[in-house]
Amino acid sequence: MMMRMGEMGPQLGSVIASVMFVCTIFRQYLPPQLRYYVDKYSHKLVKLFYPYIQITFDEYTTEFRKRSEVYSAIQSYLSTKSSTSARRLKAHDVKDSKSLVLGVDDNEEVTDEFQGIKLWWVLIKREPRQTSFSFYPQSDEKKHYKLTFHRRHRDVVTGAYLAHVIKEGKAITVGNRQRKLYINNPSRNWYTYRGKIWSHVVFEHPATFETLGLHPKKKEEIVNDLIKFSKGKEYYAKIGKAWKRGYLLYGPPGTGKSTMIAAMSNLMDYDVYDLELTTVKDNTELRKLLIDTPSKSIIVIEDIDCSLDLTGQRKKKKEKDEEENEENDPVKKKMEKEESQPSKVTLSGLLNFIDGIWSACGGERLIVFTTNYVDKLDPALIRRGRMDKHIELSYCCYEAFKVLARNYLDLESHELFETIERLLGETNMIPADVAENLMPKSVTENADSCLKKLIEALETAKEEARKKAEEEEASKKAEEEAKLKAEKEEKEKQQPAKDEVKCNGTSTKEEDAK
Ligand SMILES: Nc1ncnc2c1ncn2[C@@H]1O[C@H](COP(=O)(O)OP(=O)(O)OP(=O)(O)O)[C@@H](O)[C@H]1O
Ligand SMILES: [Mg+2]
Repeated sequence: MMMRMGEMGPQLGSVIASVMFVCTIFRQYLPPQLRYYVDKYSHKLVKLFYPYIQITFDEYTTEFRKRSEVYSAIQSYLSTKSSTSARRLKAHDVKDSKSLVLGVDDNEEVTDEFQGIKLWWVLIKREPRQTSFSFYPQSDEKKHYKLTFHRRHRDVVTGAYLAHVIKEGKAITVGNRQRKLYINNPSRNWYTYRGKIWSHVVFEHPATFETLGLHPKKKEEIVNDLIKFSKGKEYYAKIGKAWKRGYLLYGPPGTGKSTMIAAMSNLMDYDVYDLELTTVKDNTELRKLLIDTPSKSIIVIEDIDCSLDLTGQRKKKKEKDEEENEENDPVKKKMEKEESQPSKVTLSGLLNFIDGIWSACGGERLIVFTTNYVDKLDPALIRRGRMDKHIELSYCCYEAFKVLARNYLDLESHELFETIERLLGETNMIPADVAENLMPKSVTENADSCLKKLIEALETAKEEARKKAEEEEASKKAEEEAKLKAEKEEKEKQQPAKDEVKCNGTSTKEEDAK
């Protein structure tokens, strides 16, 4: 009997609620003295027959009418329960979610079990009483989840169970979440973007560590390092260090630095915050931007050598290109001019943030710097502890080529591999160029022709490198010869002068002798 009553818990509640409703109607016809006794005993009766507790969770918090995080977590948590137990489901697209979320339909009940305790969830929607015009339609509609359970489980439910629901729900939300690429807005546009200092787009870069053309040993080392970092919460807390890690990726253009950042984001499931330092006005703005980055994010500063020095060659080139394009547009020209105002971000400002207390807020952040010229960087920027790992991405080696051949042509081995191995040892080619040659350009192109194309390109590169070396050698020789010739001419010029001095000297001596 108890079992049956337990199972029909919330339904019993509706029956009792109806009885109470009838009592309330009758109550108003009773004299006041009697009303007191009716109230007292009806509550006792309800307590006796209805030993359940109900908790409600509103969709919007009363402060600032912000969507409640607890409500969202419950919604995600119940989406996994409801698809198996509820008969009426509702499909809806949750903000930032990559797939549709199945939820409980209004007033549909979902049962859950935790440590042998039975619980009932129901989503209750209250329609607005009167139709009113509003810019914010969701504010009129009130929704809440109602949780019902037996009162003897109060401690477990309010403690362990709710913590479990929120944790699970948040994990489901994170798993469903679409990753984003954030780009900082120049501060003069913050007003236009309604105070948003970062703009984002959905990040769907397909790069992974499997597809990255890199020596497998190096790849394994980096992947292990990243995984160790992601599991290092307790370790970092134990050693008293902020949970962050700095990577410096350096190497010539087209060697896969940006591709590796995308692979890192895909591996770790972190959002990418691409910080364009040249548009950051000063250190205060930099601080604002960094404080606004949450945990589980990768903060990227590309071409750090050019970012802190606005005379950097890339920036120069970009400006020149843009100037050519917008020559006749005065408005754009003005904006360009404003934009090209030198950033006042200083190296010390940047270092302060990397090392400073900010880095401990939220934790779990990767900071990645890239550069083509590692030697140009200030040693203060790349010292250990600041940039924990230095990764060199260089010309394509044979092992990296094998990864690319597997990706692009599904080839594990081929008779031409030997030739390619030899040529890669003899000449430098960036992975971007190797990849470009391996990519079939038409339906008629097969693996054989792609490999031959690569061999041809490698031979051309080798030939060009040889010619260049020869030319350099020749110009060096010519320079040396010219130098020698100039020295000789100088000597010859000085010779008659000396002779003259000598003659004069002799004549003087002669004169003296006389
Ligand atoms: N190691 C690599 N493995 C696979 N593809 C690569 C690799 N390196 C470069 N590529 C290919 O070349 C293109 C350019 O690479 P990427 O932008 O990562 O180079 P980068 O090192 O960031 O260059 P830059 O210094 O100019 O920013 C990418 O689209 C990618 O497909
Ligand atoms: Mg790049």
